[in-house]
Amino acid sequence: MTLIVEAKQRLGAFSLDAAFTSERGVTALFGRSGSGKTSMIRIIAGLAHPDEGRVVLDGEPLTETETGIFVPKHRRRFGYVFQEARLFPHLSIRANLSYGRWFAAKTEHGESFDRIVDLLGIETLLERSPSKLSGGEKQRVAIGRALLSSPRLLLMDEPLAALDDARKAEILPYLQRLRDETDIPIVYVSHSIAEVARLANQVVVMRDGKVEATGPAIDILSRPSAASDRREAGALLEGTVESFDARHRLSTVALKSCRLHIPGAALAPGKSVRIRIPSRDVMLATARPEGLSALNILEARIEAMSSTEDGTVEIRLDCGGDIILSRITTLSCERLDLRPGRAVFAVIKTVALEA
Ligand SMILES: Nc1ncnc2c1ncn2[C@@H]1O[C@H](COP(=O)(O)OP(=O)(O)OP(=O)(O)O)[C@@H](O)[C@H]1O
Repeated sequence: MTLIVEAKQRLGAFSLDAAFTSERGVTALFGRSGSGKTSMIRIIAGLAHPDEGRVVLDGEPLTETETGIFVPKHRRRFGYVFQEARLFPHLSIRANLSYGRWFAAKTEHGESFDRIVDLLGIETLLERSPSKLSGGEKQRVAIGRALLSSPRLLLMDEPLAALDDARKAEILPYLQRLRDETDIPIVYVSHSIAEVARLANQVVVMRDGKVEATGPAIDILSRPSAASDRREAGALLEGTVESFDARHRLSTVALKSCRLHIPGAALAPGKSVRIRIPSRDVMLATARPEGLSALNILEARIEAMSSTEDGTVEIRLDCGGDIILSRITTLSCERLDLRPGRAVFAVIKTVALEA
């Protein structure tokens, strides 16, 4: 699958001038409110005409201003999931799901009803009416309905934004299964770095209507500039589960050259995982600290430092090939005499497992 999007559009005082190419899996359009994500999705969906540009899926132009090609929305065969589930209130969940299938081209061999119901864990909901479902359950049904229309591409615009944290956490594993167990490419709009870190293969960072950066999620999200809110900045790393200590409920994950101990759920050895380490949760020491409760203390070398206007310093640390970020105050930085090239110990307070 290759999706090419190039779009210029003037919307009142706002001007969109953005382009990206996506190859597979989940491509996240990420950026703060008003950066132009929804405007891009509307152009991809065929809900809006760009002033100039094109949308090409697997070589087929769907929008091409130069030649005047514009395939209408209902003929693009895309699935849509929005913030609100928009289910038909008078139909059962089963009927809501079948409605999606009814729209699929009859000749198309789509995913089977049972497989999608199983994938999204909605079998017990089938005979209920939408009013009896939680927000998270409704959203799972909306995703199921979109999948049953045999889409060539799934467009998801902030599908979790209306849910509380518990409901978000409930849905994220299903979205991961969707990414890993179906071949349907997904364009996913979000302003949440945690969501993007968990789901995206590729990230397109938007700012003021333009693409600020694009590339693999691991590279893009580990840049201090990726987070619009500095409190969210951190490193995203990929590793493999080495072992699980059942007595202490601790998994050991091997990165390029270091190991991290992560508390929580049992993880199968050999499994690939993503890990996020927020930079505000990484402290630095010039000598190996002792008598500390932190489980993860890594030897590191300072690679780069940049001061921020709020009196803190973002420090990029090389831990034997694994890059971790730390944010400390300018005062601590001066007291410890930190500078690029210096060897330090990184004390990691929290490690969030993203997959
Ligand atoms: N039809 C329109 N006319 C004028 N301005 C518009 C129109 N549509 C969008 N805009 C403006 O374009 C900008 C980008 O909007 P857009 O919805 O694409 O951003 P977004 O990144 O999706 O934001 P959010 O995360 O808040 O949904 C905003 O400043 C918005 O006010």
